[in-house]
Amino acid sequence: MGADHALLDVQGLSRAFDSPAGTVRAVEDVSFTARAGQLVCVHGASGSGKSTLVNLLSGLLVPDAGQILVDSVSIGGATDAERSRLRLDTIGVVFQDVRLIEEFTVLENVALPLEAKRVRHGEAFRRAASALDGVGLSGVLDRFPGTLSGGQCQRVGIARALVGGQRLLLADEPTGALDPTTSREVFELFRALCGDGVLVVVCSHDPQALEFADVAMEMSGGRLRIGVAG
Ligand SMILES: Nc1ncnc2c1ncn2[C@@H]1O[C@H](COP(=O)(O)OP(=O)(O)OP(=O)(O)O)[C@@H](O)[C@H]1O
Repeated sequence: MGADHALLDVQGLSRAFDSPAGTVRAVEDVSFTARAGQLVCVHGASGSGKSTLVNLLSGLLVPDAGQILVDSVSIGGATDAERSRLRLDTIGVVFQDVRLIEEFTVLENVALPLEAKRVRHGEAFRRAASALDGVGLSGVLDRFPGTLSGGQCQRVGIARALVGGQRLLLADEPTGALDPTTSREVFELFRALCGDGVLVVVCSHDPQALEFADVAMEMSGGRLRIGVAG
């Protein structure tokens, strides 16, 4: 595959929900492609469909129509087990709420997805330490999540999302609980990850996200408008 090969290829993606007020078209006929090393920002008002888009792209939600190819593999055609495997190997996801296990150390939290892949204990810890080094947290491996700042917790979540060697990182409001300075540091980290060849797709209200994006997309009423950031 050439360098211009789309790591993410989304075509005609739609998902509606039934509600007492009628059908809500949360994501409607969304198409775009993105390459490894890009930072793509999807912004839009509350209720515009950003979280539904992330849930579709990560395979957590099944579309009504359309196709998602991640590195040429169709998520739509995958079984539940195959979609879980894709999240362990190819697609990392982070949310505003990091949900670390409080009883586990930082290192143990990040090693956990590798244990699910049956990677041997020592190797899982070695890779987890390397992932934590990659997000600037090599000094807190033995700490417990309750002793970390919000920004550090989000970094642990990012290390955990990428510890399996995932090349696509989906982030749903990753800085929603952080102050502007800490948010900026998270976006700087996303940029550094892009430099390592990760494709980062950030859905965010945060206007700072646009400063860091290669591609900016605006979501409104489930539809996507694509522009070039900068
Ligand atoms: N499970 C569901 N059942 C019914 N309606 C839903 C469901 N999930 C989302 N919706 C509706 O779909 C629309 C898009 O919601 P979504 O959460 O994707 O938007 P959002 O842009 O992420 O908003 P926010 O920034 O507030 O999280 C909204 O009208 C929402 O109420």
